Amino acid sequence: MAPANSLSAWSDLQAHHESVGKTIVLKDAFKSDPKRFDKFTRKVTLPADISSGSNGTDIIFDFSKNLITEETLDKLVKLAEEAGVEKKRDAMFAGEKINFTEGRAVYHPALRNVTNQPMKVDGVDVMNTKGGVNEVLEHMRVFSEQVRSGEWKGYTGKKLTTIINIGIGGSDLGPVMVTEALKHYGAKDLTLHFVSNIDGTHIAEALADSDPETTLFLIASKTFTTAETTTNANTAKTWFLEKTGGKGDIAKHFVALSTNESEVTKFGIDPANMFGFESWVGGRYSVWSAIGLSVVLYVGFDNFHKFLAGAHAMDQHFQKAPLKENIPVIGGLLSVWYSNFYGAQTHLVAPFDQYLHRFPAYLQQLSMESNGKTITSDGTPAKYTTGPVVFGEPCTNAQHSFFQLVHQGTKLIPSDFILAAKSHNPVSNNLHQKMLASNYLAQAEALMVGKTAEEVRAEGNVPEELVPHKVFMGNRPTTSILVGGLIGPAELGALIVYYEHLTFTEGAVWDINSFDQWGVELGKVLAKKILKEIDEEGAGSGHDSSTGGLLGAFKAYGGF
Ligand SMILES: O=P(O)(O)OC[C@H]1O[C@@H](O)[C@@H](O)[C@@H](O)[C@@H]1O
Repeated sequence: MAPANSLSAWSDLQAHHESVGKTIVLKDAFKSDPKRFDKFTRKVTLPADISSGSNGTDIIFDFSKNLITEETLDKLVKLAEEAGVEKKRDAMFAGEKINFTEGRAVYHPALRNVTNQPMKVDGVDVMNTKGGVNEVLEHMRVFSEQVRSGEWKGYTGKKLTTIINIGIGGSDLGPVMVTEALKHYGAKDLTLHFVSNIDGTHIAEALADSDPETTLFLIASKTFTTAETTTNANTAKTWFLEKTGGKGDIAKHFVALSTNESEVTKFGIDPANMFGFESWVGGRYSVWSAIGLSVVLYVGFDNFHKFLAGAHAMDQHFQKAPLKENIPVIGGLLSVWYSNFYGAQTHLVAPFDQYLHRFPAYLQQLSMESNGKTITSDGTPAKYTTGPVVFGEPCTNAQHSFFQLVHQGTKLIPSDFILAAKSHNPVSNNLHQKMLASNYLAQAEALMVGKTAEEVRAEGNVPEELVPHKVFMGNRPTTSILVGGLIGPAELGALIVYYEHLTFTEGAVWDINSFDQWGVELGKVLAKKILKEIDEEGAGSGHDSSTGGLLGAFKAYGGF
C-alpha cells in the first residue's frame, strides 16, 4: 500500500481543512442544521438474547460534535477507500498474514465467532480443529463450572475462593479491565488478584492476602517467557510449596493460559491444565481467548459467552456496514482527521462509569502498542504523525483534575465520552445516575459552545482583568457514546471491539503494521544485561555516565 500522504484523498483533505476544517464553528453548524445530530449519529443494536435489556440494547455513537461537515465525512471515506481499508479488513477476516513483520494472521475475531462462521488460517478450520477455539472454550466452561461449584477442590479438599492471575500487558490489562467492568455480575464469594508488576510488592501483597489451601493461580502469558510473569509465577510456586510443607498439589492450584506448551510443562504445570491459543492472537487482543479465564471464573461462562457475542456483533457491523455508516471506521477516520490535519497529539477517553475505571488503561495498550509506529509497509518512515497518546480517567473524577486543560489549554484534545443510560446501582432513587448523565451532557456541550467575553461580562460583577481568564474558546470536539441500557457483558464486548476496529482503521490508513510490537524489545534486552551487572563488581560497562552513575548509586544505597 502507498503512504497515506501520497493518496489524492489526502491532499484533498488538506485543502478541505484549509477551506472548511479550520473555520468550522460547531455551535453555528448546529444552529444552521437542525438535523445535524441525526446526520452524524450511528447506532448498533445488540440482540435481546445477548444484551442486558429485554428488548436488546442500542449503542448510539454521536459524532455530530466533531469538526466535520458532510463533505468532510465523504472525503474521509474516500481516504479510507484509497488506503484500502476494506481490502485490509477483508484480508484480516480471511485469515491472511496481515501482520507482515511476524508473518502471522490477525485472527482474534475467530475467538468471538459465536455464530461459527467458517474461519481458516493456512487452510485449517480454527474453530473446530483439535485444540481450536471451540474446544478451548468448552474446556474453559467445564473448568470454570467445576471451580465455581466447588467440585474442583484444593489439595486439602476445600473450594478455591481466591484467584491470582499472574500476567502482564495483554495478559493482565484485559482481564483486569473486564472483571472490574463486570463486577456487578461477579461471584461474590471469589476474591480476585491481578499480579503484573515485577515490583515484589505486587505479588507479596496478593500472597499476604491468600491462603494456599483455597488459592488458584492462573499463569497468563502468551509466550510464557515474559520475565515479570515467570518471576512472579516462580515466587508464587515457591510460596505455595513452602506454605504447604511440600504437600501442595501444583496440578490442583496452578493452571496456565498460554501458547507455549513446552515452557508450561517445564514450569511444572500439567498440559491438561493448560488453556491454549494460537500465535495469531496478539497479546492486546487476547482477553477473548484463554487469557480471559479469570473473567469466566468470575462472571460465569454464560456471561463470558455474551461478552463474546457482543464483540461478534460489532465485528459483523465492521465487516458489513458501508464505510460511511461503519461506526469504528468513522471513529478511526476522525482520529486521522484530528491527528494529521489539525495536529492533535492526544485522544481522551472518559467513561462516565465507575465500573469502567480501567477502560482507558486498557485502551492505552490497544491503541498505543498497535499504532505507536513510525515505519510504513515499504520499510520507510512515515512522513506524517501516527498513533495518538491515549489517556483517560472516569468522570466525573477527571473533571475535577485534568479537565481544566481540556477546556482552556492550548491543545486540541478530541474526546470520547461514554455513558450507560441505566445504572447497575440506581441508588438514592437514581439521583446519582441523573447527576452523572447531566455531567456527561454538560461537559460535551461546554467543550463545544464555550463562553465568550461578552457572555462572561453579561454575568455581571466580573472585574475586566478577569474576563479573559474566564473565557472558554469552545469548539472542542467530542464523540458521545450512549449505551441505551445497562453495560452488561455484551455491551462491554461491543464497546471494546469499537475501539479495536477504530485502531485497525487508523493503522490501515497510516500504512503501518498495527499488530507487531518490536518497540517493547530494546528495554527488555538492556534490563537483562543490567540485572547481571547488579550482581557483579563495579558499575557495569559500556553505559553512558548517567546510566553508569545511577547504577553505581543504586548499588551503594541499596547495599548490592
Ligand atoms: O503474554 P506475554 O507473552 O507474557 O506478553 C505480555 C506482554 O508483553 C509485552 O512485552 C508485549 O509483547 C505485550 O504485547 C504483551 O501482551
